[in-house]
Amino acid sequence: MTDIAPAATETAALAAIEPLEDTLKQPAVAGGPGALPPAALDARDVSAWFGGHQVLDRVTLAMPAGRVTALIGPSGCGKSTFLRTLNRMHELIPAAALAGEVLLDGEDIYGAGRRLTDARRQIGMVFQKPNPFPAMSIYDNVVAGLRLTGVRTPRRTKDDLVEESLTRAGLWKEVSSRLRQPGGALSGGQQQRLCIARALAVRPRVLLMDEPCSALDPTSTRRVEETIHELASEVTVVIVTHNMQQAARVSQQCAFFLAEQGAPGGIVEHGPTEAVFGSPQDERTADYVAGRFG
Ligand SMILES: Nc1ncnc2c1ncn2[C@@H]1O[C@H](COP(=O)(O)OP(=O)(O)OP(=O)(O)O)[C@@H](O)[C@H]1O
Repeated sequence: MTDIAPAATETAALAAIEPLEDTLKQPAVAGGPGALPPAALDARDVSAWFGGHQVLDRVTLAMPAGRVTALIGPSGCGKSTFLRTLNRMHELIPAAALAGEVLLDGEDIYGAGRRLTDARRQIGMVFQKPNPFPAMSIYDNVVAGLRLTGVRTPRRTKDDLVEESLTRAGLWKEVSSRLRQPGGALSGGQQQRLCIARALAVRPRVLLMDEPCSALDPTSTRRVEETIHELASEVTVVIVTHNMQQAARVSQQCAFFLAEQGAPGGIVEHGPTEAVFGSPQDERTADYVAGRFG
């Protein structure tokens, strides 16, 4: 992932967890009381620029509801940029521009009258480096959105939300007896699952993950991968990873990105993960998944 200004990342993280009040009023379905079912994301002809530098050229990709889609490809081919276009984070970067559409269950998140916060609420994001609020308690990290908006919420609702979110993130059993301890006191892998819980607390319909395990040891990586498995039927997941084995383990569908000779990035091949890894149609995909470049 190419770093963007920390302030922008933080603003986005906070924006993603802000509008909780409406979310809590939504009707109950799978994924906890108040959650809506996972949504399909459809990117259509998405192009992206940083100033005069075009980094994506007309990328089209359907990311089915309730499935895990992995984005793979060599460094600099635009995977993270593409991910950021999916919840309107790209536009936080100065001089960034975009063309194309991103449909969330058929509605363009960039459409006239669509609010940035709507997209962020429904499409959460987990970053490469775990970024809990380190001095804040585990409990308060999960309900950070409520605190930020100043919404007065009954204690019981908050307690339920914390338990539900930590359970879905696979962390509840490990932290249920120490919810008042600071988030920063957890291990790296636990911190990443805390960030997943924080993202889940606003009950998103899609969860974007940008190399969520790259800062973690193998055991923590396994645990986060299990969490992704457990979440998959409740929330649509789109994950950027450099780890081919991880892409094969966690995803049902896969897209291979490439930017050739200074050209903007695009998708060379996509489809069921088994097919992309087992019988790639394009030679460049075959070379990449076999580790011959990148
Ligand atoms: N904030 C930014 N400002 C200017 N250019 C950027 C910015 N972020 C990314 N880029 C450029 O956009 C291109 C795509 O970068 P991006 O981070 O999306 O690729 P990536 O495939 O995710 O790479 P990696 O696998 O290394 O994370 C690169 O040329 C990069 O230098």
